[in-house]
Amino acid sequence: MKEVIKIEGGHRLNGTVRISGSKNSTVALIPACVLANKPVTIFGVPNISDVKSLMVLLNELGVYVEQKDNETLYIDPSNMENIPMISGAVSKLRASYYFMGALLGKFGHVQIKMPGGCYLGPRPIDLHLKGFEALGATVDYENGCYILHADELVGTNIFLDISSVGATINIMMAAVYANGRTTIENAAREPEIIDIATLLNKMGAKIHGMGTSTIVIDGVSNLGGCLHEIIPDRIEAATYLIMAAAMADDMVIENVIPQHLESIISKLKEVGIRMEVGSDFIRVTGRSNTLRPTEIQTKPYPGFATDVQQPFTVLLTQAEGNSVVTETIYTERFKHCYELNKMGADIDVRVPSCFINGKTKLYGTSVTATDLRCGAGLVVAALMAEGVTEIHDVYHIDRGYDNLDGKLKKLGAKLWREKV
Ligand SMILES: CC(=O)N[C@H]1[C@@H](OP(=O)(O)OP(=O)(O)OC[C@H]2O[C@@H](n3ccc(=O)[nH]c3=O)[C@H](O)[C@@H]2O)O[C@H](CO)[C@@H](O)[C@@H]1O
Ligand SMILES: C=C(OP(=O)(O)O)C(=O)O
Repeated sequence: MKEVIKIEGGHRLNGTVRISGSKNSTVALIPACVLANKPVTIFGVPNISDVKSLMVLLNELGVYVEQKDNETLYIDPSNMENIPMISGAVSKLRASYYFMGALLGKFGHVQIKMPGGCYLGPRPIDLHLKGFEALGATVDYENGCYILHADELVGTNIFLDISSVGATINIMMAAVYANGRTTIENAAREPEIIDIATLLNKMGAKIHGMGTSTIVIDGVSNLGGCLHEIIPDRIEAATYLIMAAAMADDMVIENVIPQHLESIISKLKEVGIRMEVGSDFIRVTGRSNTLRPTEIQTKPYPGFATDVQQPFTVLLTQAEGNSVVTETIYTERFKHCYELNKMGADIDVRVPSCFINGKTKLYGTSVTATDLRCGAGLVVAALMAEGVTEIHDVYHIDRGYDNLDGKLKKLGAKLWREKV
């Protein structure tokens, strides 16, 4: 049975919220663990459905997984089997594609279905596949499955046409056991990439340059176990910052790395949000009387993250004047705008931009989370709206927000779930 979230808008938010471990790190760290030949323990694992789907996939591969406590996963891949990954769990999330790099790196062979994840327009994986081919793998596609094979992977120079997060991580994972040196040029620089490379290095890999656009991987012959703490989720943190900007008098967002949020903090200040940035927390203390409109262009890190675009658009419906948001990563990532217009917003979508005519009052109605961050944006809108908003397809939101309901209730929001 499906669930809806119902939110009664208008309640002020105050207090402290603790940010969980990064979804986009976790979903790559878990597949990366299978490269080890000994147990790995990861701390700060968020309680989200993407992690549950990955645990199903690990079990199917014969990897021993134990949930030590709410946030700790013990993963022992010592006795795993390289079976075809064709179950339904593969298509529940985007990140199942990280098993391509991990299994190709470890066994020289992988058979896997197409990944799932949010539909944000076409999301090709050509750069991942070109990278695997450059390392010496053959790529075939049969009956809806990719079949990658290599008798030997050999280090080489790979230039990514686009600095893709997924391709950078996947190629890094395939290359850790390759013979010789692999260099990835125009690599993505997202903090999650540093997190994955850090885990791999703790396991015994030799990776340098992560966090820059040139990553160098010197192949090794064995990877052991390790302990690893996941970085805080900068997208979850940004979502709560936007909620605070919308509805808080005094709210503290703790367990954050403020450097990861610079583009967001700077935009929030520009539109008039008052905040104090600490070493591992950000405190929002209200806003100027009038919220200012702005222009945003999404960009790869350290630019303004596409994953924050949708919730930020919602805030801009409350700015006095016209804002323009341009998507340079996923040009079709605007489905939230049509849902927001049902709530009273005035947004004109002309791909690759949306034009937000503010300020408009928002009213509770029935809307649909068409994807994860659309869902997050609708939650922000519902918190501000007059009356009750009913958000459908909340499974998208549950892919990426740990204990959203509990965290919001603690801050003073009024929300509940109902079966439909
Ligand atoms: C699980 C995860 O970490 N997901 C994140 C990851 O997705 P993901 O890793 O899928 O995103 P990429 O960085 O790969 O995509 C960036 C751009 O490159 C294009 N592209 C990508 C690969 C490829 O082979 N060919 C190609 O053309 C994509 O269509 C997109 O336009 O980074 C995105 C961009 O920050 C985020 O929105 C997602 O939340
Ligand atoms: C697009 C996202 O996730 P995924 O790549 O897992 O679909 C996201 O986290 O906003």
